[in-house]
Amino acid sequence: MTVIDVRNLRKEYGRHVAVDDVSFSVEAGEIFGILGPNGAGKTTTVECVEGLRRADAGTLKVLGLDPRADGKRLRRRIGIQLQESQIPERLKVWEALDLHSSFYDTPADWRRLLDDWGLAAKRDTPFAKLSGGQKQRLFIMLALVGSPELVVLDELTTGLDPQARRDTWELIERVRAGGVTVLLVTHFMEEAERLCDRVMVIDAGRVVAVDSPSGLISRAVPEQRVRFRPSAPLDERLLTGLPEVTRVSMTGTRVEVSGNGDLLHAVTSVLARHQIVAGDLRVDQPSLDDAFVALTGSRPPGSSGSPGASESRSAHRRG
Ligand SMILES: Nc1ncnc2c1ncn2[C@@H]1O[C@H](COP(=O)(O)OP(=O)(O)OP(=O)(O)O)[C@@H](O)[C@H]1O
Repeated sequence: MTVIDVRNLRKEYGRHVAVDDVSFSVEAGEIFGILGPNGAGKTTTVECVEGLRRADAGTLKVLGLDPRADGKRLRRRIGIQLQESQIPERLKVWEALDLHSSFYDTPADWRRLLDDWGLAAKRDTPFAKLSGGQKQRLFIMLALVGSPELVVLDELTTGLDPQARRDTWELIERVRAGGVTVLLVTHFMEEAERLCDRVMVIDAGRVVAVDSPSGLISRAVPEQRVRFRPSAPLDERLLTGLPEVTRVSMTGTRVEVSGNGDLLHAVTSVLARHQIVAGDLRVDQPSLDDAFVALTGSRPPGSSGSPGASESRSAHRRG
């Protein structure tokens, strides 16, 4: 079932075109990510989906409703993550949940949510006294308190330390496991790669690509590299003859093979056939960061800025 269907969405602020001809659809049960550089139009897009902003052109169907005409009805069926500034500092956790559940016809039992999300001990704590991770937990609970079919999370983990961010990913996976579709705006490539079934990359208001994280990577940065030290002299032609291989370079005892497809398997199979062991074997696989750079020409806003194929994702093996 299609939960979100957006066709040719356009939104202008004065003479500035923030979103230009954006089309995408999200299926029930998906975690769908929107990635893009600062100012790309991500928030504008999700606010049009939520019916909080009025699209200038295009057609939108969310849970079968038109957000422009049926915004109110729609917002009873979707969970929208609040921003920190929208919760009064002195409001206690239980008060925030109780207040928000009163907005819905068939709210979830917020006492159960408190138990389920491990915040029961903080029930009487004012919002301002919660840690960053506890606040994120509360934001998710507030988005879930109306028993929504779709949850929209816009940069939920921005400002969190890496551990709290990882903890929040588990919570988002739990939301989906509960049968809720998730629309996620994020700056973090690792987050998109770990959580999203599909990702839409937008740049300057336009869709650059929509695919699974691995599909984006292989489409945008198809080349991989395999490096090793062969246990015996190696005839370069054994490798250059493989269809997966695009380039081979040999420096001293070190061999570097570039290519695509199932490169590692192709290289190790040919070595095994010639009784050569690949010592110090290293595989550099491109990451979603690399794909983002290739697709948009800019570094992801949440990235650490390391250039080239991601070392952190390299597989290290000794043979
Ligand atoms: N209310 C507004 N009035 C005028 N311009 C706006 C308004 N809201 C957003 N914009 C502009 O529209 C463009 C898209 O903004 P939007 O917030 O949708 O981008 P974004 O991808 O969510 O950015 P970020 O990653 O920085 O949050 C930006 O150039 C922004 O400055």
